[in-house]
Amino acid sequence: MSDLLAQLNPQQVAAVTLPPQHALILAGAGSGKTRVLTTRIAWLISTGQASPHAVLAVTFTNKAAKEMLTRLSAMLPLQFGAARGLWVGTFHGLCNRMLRLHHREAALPAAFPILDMADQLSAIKRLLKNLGVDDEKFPPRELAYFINAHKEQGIRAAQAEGYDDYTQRRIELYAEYEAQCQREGVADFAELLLRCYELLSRNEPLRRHYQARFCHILVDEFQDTNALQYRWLKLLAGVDVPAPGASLFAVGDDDQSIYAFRGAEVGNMRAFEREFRVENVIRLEQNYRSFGNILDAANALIQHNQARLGKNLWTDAGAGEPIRVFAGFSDLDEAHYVVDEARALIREGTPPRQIALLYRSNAQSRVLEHQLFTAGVPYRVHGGLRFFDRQEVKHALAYLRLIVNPDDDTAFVRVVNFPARGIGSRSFEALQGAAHRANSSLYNAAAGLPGKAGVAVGNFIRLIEALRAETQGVSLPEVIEHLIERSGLRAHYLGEKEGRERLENLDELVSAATRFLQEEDDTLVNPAEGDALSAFLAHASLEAGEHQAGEGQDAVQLMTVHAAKGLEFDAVFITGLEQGLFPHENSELERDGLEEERRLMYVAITRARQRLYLTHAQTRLLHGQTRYCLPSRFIEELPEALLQPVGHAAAPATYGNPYASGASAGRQESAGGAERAAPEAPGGFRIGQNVHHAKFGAGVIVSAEGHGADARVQVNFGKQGMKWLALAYAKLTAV
Ligand SMILES: Nc1ncnc2c1ncn2[C@@H]1O[C@H](COP(=O)(O)OP(=O)(O)OP(=O)(O)O)[C@@H](O)[C@H]1O
Ligand SMILES: [Mg+2]
Repeated sequence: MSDLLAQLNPQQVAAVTLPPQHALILAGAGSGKTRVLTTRIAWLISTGQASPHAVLAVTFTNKAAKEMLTRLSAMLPLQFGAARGLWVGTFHGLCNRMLRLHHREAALPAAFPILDMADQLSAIKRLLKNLGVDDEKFPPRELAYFINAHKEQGIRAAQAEGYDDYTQRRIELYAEYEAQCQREGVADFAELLLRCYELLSRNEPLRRHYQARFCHILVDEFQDTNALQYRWLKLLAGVDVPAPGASLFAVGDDDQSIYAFRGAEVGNMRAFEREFRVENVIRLEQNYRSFGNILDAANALIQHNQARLGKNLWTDAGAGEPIRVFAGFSDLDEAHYVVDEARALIREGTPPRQIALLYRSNAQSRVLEHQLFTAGVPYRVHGGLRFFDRQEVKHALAYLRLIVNPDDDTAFVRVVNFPARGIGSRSFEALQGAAHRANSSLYNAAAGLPGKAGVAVGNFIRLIEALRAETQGVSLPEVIEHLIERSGLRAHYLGEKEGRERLENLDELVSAATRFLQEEDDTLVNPAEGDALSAFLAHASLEAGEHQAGEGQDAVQLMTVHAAKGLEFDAVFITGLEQGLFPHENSELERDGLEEERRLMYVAITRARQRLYLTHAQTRLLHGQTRYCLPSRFIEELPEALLQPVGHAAAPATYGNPYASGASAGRQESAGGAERAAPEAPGGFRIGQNVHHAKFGAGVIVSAEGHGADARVQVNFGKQGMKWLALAYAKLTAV
């Protein structure tokens, strides 16, 4: 046990060994919050103060939960069964687990499927169609947002209020959607939390059971909990209904609150202190992650925010290297530089997985990916299209879902005619009509369907029945393998031109199931909690794209800044640091928005251990348009002494005034209109400059990359089209 504490500083030890009371650890990035939380669990268990059974720990991602379990297994002596019995997971994961255990009390079928975002959208589209509602007037995406936002506030349709006709109508649709989900026995993400919350608040014996069981509730990244999550914690910790023993240990950093756009409330930290009468607020100020320059930059940046609880970080690691700033002519040029540097780092011995390329929006990854691919550098994109979101994988999962729950209309619609089995839209409409009239699921309505439609749909039903019968008592990976054959998916993709990769993904699904069973076995879930099949389906819906096929390979990591929260890397590149991109243009109008972007930048900077690169480009092709960009104001907010410009000197690295005044840039302008930014192209040319070429005639420079002998410019020659020209060869003259 003393081993556990030996490596911690006095404040950390104090936090780990606090008596069981509500406590808040308020501390900056890299100060060891997550480490303290994990160590506290190990300490509670190994000193006999708590059994693993009595611990509930909430992490922000599934990946973090797994890491925590792995660490705990290493910290705890074997007699504690390698952390068995512990409940560690995300809010969604834990609620899902509770709902499955008590599905009857929660009015859900035993194997209720979880609708992910895409499923939810298609369920809403189906609803609107059935009700004959114009989806131009009520766009499904907006409706989904409306519904989820209400659920996240804990508001059911019956309690929702609307003061105008349009909102009233949306509330009615919300109610219809609730009814449809209930009929089909499915739950969307937000429903998991709300349903679990309602279950606990309604069912007193159950609530008392869990309140008595979980004496220790520990929450990481507390600053990002939303209103309903906070209420859920309050229920479990028995704050409204006093329950002896339950103590909540929350760790967080107000400066890293980055989910306000999804309803997270930093205010929960203050509410927590007040409502739980927290007497122990511990601050950790020593940072163990980053070198001084990186930390100074983070501290300087965040000081521009007004709304802070206030704290500072220091390190005794020394200043380290300066922060490198690179200005690219174009996004391509930026990507070139980033990939070249990453390769150099790898050559010098940095493991690829210790290099992270971060960006503000997913769309920015494409050009980086392209460069990495061309250079033959292994890379992994996190949070892109999740493995479980790929078309072929979703098809296979839909068959699985129908085996488990035939009333799952979303799954039914997805595969009733995939692979094609002659069920045309007319047959399908007849079926939908019948289901609507009988108020039943599509599957049930299929039996009574007459004519040709009846035959075709009947065959499909028989296929599902057969699959169900044939997979009784068969292991999960074998079930999947069998259905891939039997459903015709394999044959279908074999015949498709680009089907090979899809088949590989289907095979990977079988492996994923095998791995899933192993992991379940290794960690925590006890088999009584439901059959493997529905547990796997839940896993597929909840898994937030944190792992991908080929996970074992050492690769450079690409992700959004949001996805990087809580992680650390030896070298970090923050790319696309341009006004309008980061800070994002939507945020510029309000102070709160800008402050949230700044916290996001703070998160990004503090991911780096040894080396930090800030990169931006003067032009960027995004969503099909060339943008002329100014460097992000966040670069200017950093002390110049910490920065070192790198790369081509030709780029005017003026981290000066234009953006300090809050000017919004990154606008889409015509080439000729980009007067203020006037980014420079190599060879004395400017972007936006009129030029003449002997063969193509008059043109305008729209983009540039490379330098010296490699410098190239892209010129719009009007009718002659766009051309990339090497300046060393093309005889361009300025006009
Ligand atoms: N006392 C210590 N001695 C040595 N290393 C430490 C100590 N405390 C924490 N660390 C290391 O510092 C790094 C950051 O710790 P950790 O991830 O727990 O910080 P955090 O506060 O959770 O950061 P974030 O806010 O980014 O989530 C980790 O590599 C951790 O192992
Ligand atoms: Mg952490």
